[in-house]
Order: sequence, then C-alpha cells, then structure tokens
Amino acid sequence: MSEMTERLDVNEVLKSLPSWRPRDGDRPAIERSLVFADFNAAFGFMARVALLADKVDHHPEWFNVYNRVDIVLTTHDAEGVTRRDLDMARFIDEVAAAMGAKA
Ligand SMILES: C[C@H](O)[C@H](O)[C@H]1CNC2=NC(N)=NC(=O)C2=N1
Repeated sequence: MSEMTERLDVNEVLKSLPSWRPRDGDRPAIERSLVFADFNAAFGFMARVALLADKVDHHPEWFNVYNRVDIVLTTHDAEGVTRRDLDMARFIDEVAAAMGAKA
C-alpha cells in the first residue's frame, strides 16, 4: 500500500488541522464548515478546490447553501482518512484563509 492511500488515525491527523473535526459516519472522515462573504466568494472557493481535486483525482464531499460550504474529506478507496485528505485539507485551509472565509 502506498504512503498516499494508507489509512491514518483521524485524531493524529487532526492534531495538525485545528480547523477540522472528526465526522461520525459510515467511514472515518474529517469535516470543516466555511462561511464566505457571499455566494460569489463561496463558489469561487469551490472552483479553486475543484481544479485541484480534478488534477489529483481526489474529490471532496461538500454541500453549499449561498455563502456556506460544508466539506467532508475521506478516501473512498481506503475506507478512511489518508494522506490525500490531509493534503486536500491543507490546500482548502490556504484558499479559505486567502479568501477571508470564517470558520
Ligand atoms: C477511479 C478514481 O480514481 C477514484 O474513484 C477516485 C476519484 N476520487 C476520489 N475521491 C475521494 N475522496 N476518494 C476516493 O477514493 C476517490 N477515488
């Protein structure tokens, strides 16, 4: 199993991702909710994340209403959280901060 698809302990992962929390559900996952200035900003954020997701073939589960985006990260193929989710979460944190999103 490659380093990228090895299942990681959610609590260990969350030690380096203070804005994320564990998601209880059918498989281990992490989640974060973001609030933007308006729909335009929220959708702009989603577009930036979508471009990376397509490039690296790793896609967030997310839900958008107006200026709010709820995001869940998990790796379907590994049935849990992997390095792919950690890397995606870091990118999301960077973009969210650059766009002035609130937690
Ligand atoms: C076939 C394709 O590579 C896989 O289905 C990819 C696509 N995007 C994915 N996204 C996520 N979040 N987890 C996956 O396991 C996954 N697998």
